[in-house]
Amino acid sequence: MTEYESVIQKGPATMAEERRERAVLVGVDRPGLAWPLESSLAELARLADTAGADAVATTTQRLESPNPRTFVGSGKAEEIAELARATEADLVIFDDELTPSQQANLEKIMDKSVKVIDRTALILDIFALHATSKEGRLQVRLAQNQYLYPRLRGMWAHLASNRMGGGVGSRFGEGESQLEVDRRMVRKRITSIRRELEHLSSVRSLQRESRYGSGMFKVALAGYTNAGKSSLINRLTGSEVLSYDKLFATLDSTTRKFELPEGREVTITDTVGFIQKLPTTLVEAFKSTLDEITGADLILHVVDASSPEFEPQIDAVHEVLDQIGAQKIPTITVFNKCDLLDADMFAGLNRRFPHAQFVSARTGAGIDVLIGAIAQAASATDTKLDVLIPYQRGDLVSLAHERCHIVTESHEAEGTRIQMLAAPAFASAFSGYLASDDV
Ligand SMILES: Nc1nc2c(ncn2[C@@H]2O[C@H](COP(=O)(O)OP(=O)(O)OP(=O)(O)O)[C@@H](O)[C@H]2O)c(=O)[nH]1
Ligand SMILES: [Mg+2]
Repeated sequence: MTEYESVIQKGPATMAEERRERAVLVGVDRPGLAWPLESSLAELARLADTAGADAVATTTQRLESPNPRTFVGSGKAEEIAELARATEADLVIFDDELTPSQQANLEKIMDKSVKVIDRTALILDIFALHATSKEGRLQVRLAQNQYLYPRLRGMWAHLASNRMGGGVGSRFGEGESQLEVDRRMVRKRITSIRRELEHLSSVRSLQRESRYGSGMFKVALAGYTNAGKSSLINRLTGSEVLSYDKLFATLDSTTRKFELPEGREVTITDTVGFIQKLPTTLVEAFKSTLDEITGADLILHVVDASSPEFEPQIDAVHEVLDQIGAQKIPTITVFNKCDLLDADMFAGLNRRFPHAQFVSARTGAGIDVLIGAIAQAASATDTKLDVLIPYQRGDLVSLAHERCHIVTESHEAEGTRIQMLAAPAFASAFSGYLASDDV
């Protein structure tokens, strides 16, 4: 196995299991940045921490546009190499995505023991660490291989110069042909992972249909990583989805049934969080997980109200929702962690976002009102029905109880008389038993 082969096989995930690494963070301040540089770097430090590296130094540069060779200016690159040496860093992490050649050029400038990675590689690393399901792991491997593919050449040049002290000899030629072989191999691997994922996703959508029946109202949680999506689904449904104070704690989606107070059941799905500068390879690779959001009838956009960056976070989430084609799905903005706000902040938010919900998954505050809002959304397209269901059609009575909102119910000689509100998908099931058209 070649050196980078082993990186693919083991996944960079081994990072956190071994000793913690030391990282120098690099940020570039450019005109018109949507996100304050300092908080973006603070987030990068949290990402590094989650992946198993401590930020030992941070350095920034103001640039009109990135340098095509080394991203930062060449003098700055030398300075970073010096900083990494002085702080005994193992890696340098750039807050923006580097092109393969920028990454390779930077690695040449750094000492040999220092790795250069970017935000995307770091996020891929965390995903690799946290993926548990077969589908999740395949999705991560797909994104890793797509990320790796254009970088193979840089890695070969790097390996060749390492082994031969920079000299170009016959073995470099071998490396070149080896590069072709490996490119083909990675391409083949990408194709086979894709095929496997397509299979899994079709199996999953079939299961979804048969488990819950089509037409059931589907709620999906979406939001910035660490906003409290998993905590909220736990609070709503009494389940125990893993939630903890790390970024991207959840990668696999979890669907739970949830009974509204009126008796109607809906499904609610927790899924992977978003982040600013979310790598497009990840969005593509996680398509089937994200389908849980695009297939929903209602999105609860969970926002960490206590984050100083909640506004750019909201924008970042909207961007991803647009990217995956979910922008038209009815959405309720849910400000979570309201227990951490003081009275003034709370009042200010309420004024600015009059249509939002304000909750605390931790204390339970506001949850009942939120449930009311979900119920209202679920019944928005309901039609009123008055039916008389013969006693031998117990299945229809169950359907009415589980999927519709019962207004009145009585037992008559010929059957069960129910007045109810039913979603269009279910109304047709009762068409043969209408007692009257008007309730
Ligand atoms: N104070 C407070 N903390 C909360 C609240 N809800 C969640 N948290 C904390 O916020 C952190 C993240 O919560 P999660 O539920 O894991 O967040 P998530 O959105 O599922 O995060 P990812 O799965 O990583 O995207 C955890 O430490 C929770 O305990 C809340 O209402 N109040
Ligand atoms: Mg979660």
